[in-house]
Amino acid sequence: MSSISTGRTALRSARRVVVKIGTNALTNATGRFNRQHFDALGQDLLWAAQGRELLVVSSGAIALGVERLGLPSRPRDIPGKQACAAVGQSRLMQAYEEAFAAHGKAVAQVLLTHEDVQERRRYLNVKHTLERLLTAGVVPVINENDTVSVDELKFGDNDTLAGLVAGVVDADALVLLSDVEGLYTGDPRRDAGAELLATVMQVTPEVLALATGTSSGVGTGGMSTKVRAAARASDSGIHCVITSGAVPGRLRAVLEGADVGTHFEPTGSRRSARAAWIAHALRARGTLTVDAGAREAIVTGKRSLLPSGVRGVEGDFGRGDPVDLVDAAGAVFARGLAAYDANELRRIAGHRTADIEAVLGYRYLDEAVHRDDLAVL
Ligand SMILES: Nc1ncnc2c1ncn2[C@@H]1O[C@H](COP(=O)(O)OP(=O)(O)O)[C@@H](O)[C@H]1O
Ligand SMILES: N[C@@H](CCC(=O)OP(=O)(O)O)C(=O)O
Repeated sequence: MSSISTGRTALRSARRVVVKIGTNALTNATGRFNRQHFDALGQDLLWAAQGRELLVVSSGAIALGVERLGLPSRPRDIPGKQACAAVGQSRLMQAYEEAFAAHGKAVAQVLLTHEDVQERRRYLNVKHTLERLLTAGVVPVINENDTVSVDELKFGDNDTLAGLVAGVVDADALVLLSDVEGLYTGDPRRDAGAELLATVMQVTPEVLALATGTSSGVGTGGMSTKVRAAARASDSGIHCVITSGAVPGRLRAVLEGADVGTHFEPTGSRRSARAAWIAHALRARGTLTVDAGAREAIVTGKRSLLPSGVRGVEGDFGRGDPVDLVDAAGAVFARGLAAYDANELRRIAGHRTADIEAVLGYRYLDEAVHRDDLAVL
């Protein structure tokens, strides 16, 4: 963490930009759609779309549905939220359609669930559709497909979805617009003395601890999901800024390299599409604890994980399923696709490759996780 901004100028040359707009940036204190805010935001988005490829990840379907149905507050039950989202999503798209059509730009509705990106073929379909829309000069407006999303299929919040989209399209920048100026040392709604951080060099556990959930009543996830999304983006070499969508001109200022909001410096390098999919789209179904030598070989030597480096196996996963690799201290440092299922790995853990066949009676690969199937985090 530092208060000196070093890399903001790179934002000036960002050509492919994902902008996430939270419910809080679209609604007023009572959760009603704020037309004035939206119009101002629309101007910023139009400016951003000039000479850049713009993707918008927009929340607000539930809030607009609540308003349209005249409900006193946001339902707490899932079918209630889903019904509101179904009503509100078309109103949300109408607002974007009008804002962009006035300037001759087309928008496209893209609704996703987490399940849509778990399988590589479907992930590539999403990627190719988004690429084609961008080539055609269309602005994709993306939201979670709330009406079909139940827990296990869900992203759960649009910060996570926006982080994923930034990785899918290999964006140059991810801008998360909320109702706060950025990441503070504490929740500014609760702590009047909380201070804004201009720059985060690395998302450490201390930085994560500053961000808590939402206290707004309309948002989902709060600052904590934004900081996690920023961490993922910066890990993939993507600049990320969290700032206010309620203040006109902030998005523009970000893309002009001005010192607004909280800038997360990229910590990793740009990933291949396959590594990005493994790192960010997949949810691990198990954990492999590896020894220090294997960790070093994977992180520094870009090598595969051999069975001899596996010290422990947790979970019930099949062959080809995603697994997290953790070090002896339990820190996750890589994710990959297992070449053997959990039971097989338990049996060959600690054994030399040459012994796999003797232990199992057969052998698929020499590796527990092949390096082509590995993404270091
Ligand atoms: N450290 C922090 N810095 C800034 N905001 C924080 C922090 N911790 C929690 N928050 C809360 O996160 C909220 C933004 O998240 P959320 O309500 O989910 O908004 P959105 O609809 O924009 O996603 C802020 O209104 C603020 O109350
Ligand atoms: N998909 C939901 C929003 C979910 C969400 O993450 O909301 P927010 O925290 O306001 O960005 C909707 O359109 O209402």
